[in-house]
Amino acid sequence: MGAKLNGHHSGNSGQIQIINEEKNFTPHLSAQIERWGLRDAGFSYNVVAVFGSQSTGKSTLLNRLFGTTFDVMDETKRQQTTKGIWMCRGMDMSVMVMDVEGTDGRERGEDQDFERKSALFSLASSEVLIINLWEHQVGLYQGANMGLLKTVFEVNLGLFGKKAQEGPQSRTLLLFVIRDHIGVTPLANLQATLTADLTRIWDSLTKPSGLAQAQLSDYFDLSFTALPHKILEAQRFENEVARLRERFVNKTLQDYLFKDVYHKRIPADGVAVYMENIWQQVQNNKDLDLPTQQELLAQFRCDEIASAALNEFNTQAKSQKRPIEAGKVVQGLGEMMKQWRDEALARYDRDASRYHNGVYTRKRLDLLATITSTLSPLFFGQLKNLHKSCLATFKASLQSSLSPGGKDNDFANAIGRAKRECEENFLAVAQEACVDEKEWTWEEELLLLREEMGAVAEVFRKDETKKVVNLVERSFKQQLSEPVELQLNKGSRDMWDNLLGTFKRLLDNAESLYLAKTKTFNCTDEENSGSLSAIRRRAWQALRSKIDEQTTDAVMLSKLRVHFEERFRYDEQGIPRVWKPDDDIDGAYKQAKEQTLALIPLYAKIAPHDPAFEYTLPPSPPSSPPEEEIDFQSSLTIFSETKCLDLSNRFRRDADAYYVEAKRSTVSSIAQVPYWMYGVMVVLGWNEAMLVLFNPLYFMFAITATTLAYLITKFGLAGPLLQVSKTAAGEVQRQATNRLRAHFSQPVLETPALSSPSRNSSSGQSHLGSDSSAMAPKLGSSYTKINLTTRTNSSSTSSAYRDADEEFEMRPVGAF
Ligand SMILES: Nc1nc2c(ncn2[C@@H]2O[C@H](COP(=O)(O)OP(=O)(O)OP(=O)(O)O)[C@@H](O)[C@H]2O)c(=O)[nH]1
Repeated sequence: MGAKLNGHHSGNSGQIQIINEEKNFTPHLSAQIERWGLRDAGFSYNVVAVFGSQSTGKSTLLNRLFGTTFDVMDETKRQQTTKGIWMCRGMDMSVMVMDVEGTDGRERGEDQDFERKSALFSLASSEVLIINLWEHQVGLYQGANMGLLKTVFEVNLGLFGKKAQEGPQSRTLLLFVIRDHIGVTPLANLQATLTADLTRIWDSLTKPSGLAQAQLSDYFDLSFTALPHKILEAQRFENEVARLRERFVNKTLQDYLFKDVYHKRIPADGVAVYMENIWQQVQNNKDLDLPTQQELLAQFRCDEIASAALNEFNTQAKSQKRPIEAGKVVQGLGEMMKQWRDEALARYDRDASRYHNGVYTRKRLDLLATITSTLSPLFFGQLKNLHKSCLATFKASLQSSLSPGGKDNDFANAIGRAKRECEENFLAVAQEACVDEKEWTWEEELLLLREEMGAVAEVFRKDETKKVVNLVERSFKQQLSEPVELQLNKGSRDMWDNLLGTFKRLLDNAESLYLAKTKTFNCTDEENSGSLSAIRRRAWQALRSKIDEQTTDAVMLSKLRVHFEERFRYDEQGIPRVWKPDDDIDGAYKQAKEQTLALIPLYAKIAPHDPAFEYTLPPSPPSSPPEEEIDFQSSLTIFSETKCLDLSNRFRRDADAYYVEAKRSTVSSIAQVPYWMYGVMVVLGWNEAMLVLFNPLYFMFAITATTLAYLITKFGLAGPLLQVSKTAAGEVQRQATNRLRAHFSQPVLETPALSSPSRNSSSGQSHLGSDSSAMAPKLGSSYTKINLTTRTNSSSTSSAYRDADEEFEMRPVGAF
């Protein structure tokens, strides 16, 4: 006997006590089957059990037939060997062999309970039931286990009754092995006796309703064989055993014993659970409903198999869960999901398909549903991430296409291409990931994506439209600037006609430019009319602000002054006037002033003389924001009446200053040398002039001085010479001052000189000085007046100063 495991014994050569003396089922059968290498055998295995009285050589027979290692009774002790039920794998055979405790064993006395239960258990799980009996037991009710057989038949009706009606699947082979057959009574006679006994027992059974006509042969096949005496006819015994063994092994034999029809259709990996369940039912004296048991087993095993398949599947699916939750688009997700799903199903199919078909199919559907529900978040997560990534790509693509130097500046083309690329990408990835086409759908996500792309395109279109409007506005402003300045500087009567004419022309150009640039934008009429209205409004505002810029107080006064000056200070030929005492300054002043003042009402309002040039800003469409509305009528007024009055007053003051200046210039032109003075000069200077003319020395001197003066003037040396002489004089004066200081600061040791150093008087010297005379009245433009004063000292004691003022008026550059 081998090791004991949880009250169960494990044999030396792989035998296991599946039910012990305490009638408990072993928990190690499953592991043992795995060790035997039969777990994955599917249906390719057989189960055989032996029944018979105690010590009738059952173990000996099994060991010889199947190469098992069941313990055999020691001849000297004659003691029961097999307790409970043992199981062993046949050597080199996929057979599970059960050695059942002998019936009518003296150890158990009259306890028939175990016999009944073990018979039930063996019948429920074995294909072939070997009934082992001595030849001399044939014909004896107890000795041939006929009592036990009656029990077997009874329980069989309960177990397989219904099934037998459906078909031959649950048949069991009863193999009678008659031991120590001497040969006096031929096997055929023994067989007939046994068959008659069995039929009698069967007939005596109280059958359940509906099975009254059931025959023994409906449930059992009977087979008989006899073995010679093991000791007396040892060789023949061995030969017959070998022949019997052959019937268990060789499938080609006519009388092959493990026919498929006897198989209980329990997959090998479920045998342990099945047997345990059967035993529990038997133990608890519950009705043993084998079909239910098989279904329960199928449920249990299918669940186990599905759970194992699901575990592996979950591990695989988990690997992609995190990246998808992190917002990534997993490339080849569909392929991976398919592979995980198919592997899990294949694994389930491989192990579970042998079980009850209904259960297997139902559980497969459950498994598939679980797999799908696990994959579903991955798929929908992938779709969401794909949606986001496609939208981002769409935006980026549009941005790069529409940027300066981008692939496509044509808006419609850019949008069309970006949309197409985006949808193609979405479809490719979504279809790849859609493993379950019945349950999953990506169409809704695509619709959402399309909607969002539309919204993005709309934003881009609006931006682009705004850009075009701004571009048109800029171009309009540039073109408008110069004509406005020109017309407003002119101040002519048809100033507004010309200005509005130009404005309308430029506005028409701007509108055409806008329409041309937005041709491919697919803007609605409403949008276009909104944009055009904005362009008109902005154009008007641009005109108005340009006019404002050109009519500020300072600019306006300047314009008025220029206008006035042109009429007052210049004559009809444009030559500056030099006022003479007899000129009609007052008349000219009045006329120029009135003409200039008449300009103010002209500038005060945008009002063309020709009504054809009138312009009215069309009303904005209702969609335009109300805050952008402008009051067109009031925008036509440039100056209010108060403003006009103010400008008039300010201009009048300036004009008055001009008038005063004109008057003053008349006075200064009067202040000149009287003509009689020239006569006096000629009379008084006659002698000196003659002296110079008739003295060769003086004459030469005069010619030399004149030539020098000419050269100095010609080459512009007057300035430098004056500067040199000034510096030299300054140096001489400084030296002299220093000497004098040095002289007077020392103690006087010598007699002071009688004569003081002669001093150069300023007589005979001439110096030039410049002075700035009073400036002309500041009138916005400055005038410089330079007075060149020459002072001459004559040799006479009386000095006369003659001032001659020459005025040079310079007109500043760009004053007008
Ligand atoms: N006469 C005879 N004796 C046999 C034969 N086969 C076995 N024996 C002997 O019968 C005795 C019992 O053999 P086992 O094989 O232990 O019998 P068993 O039915 O398994 O006994 P339990 O397990 O105790 O019920 C042994 O001493 C065997 O040598 C046979 O064919 N003829």
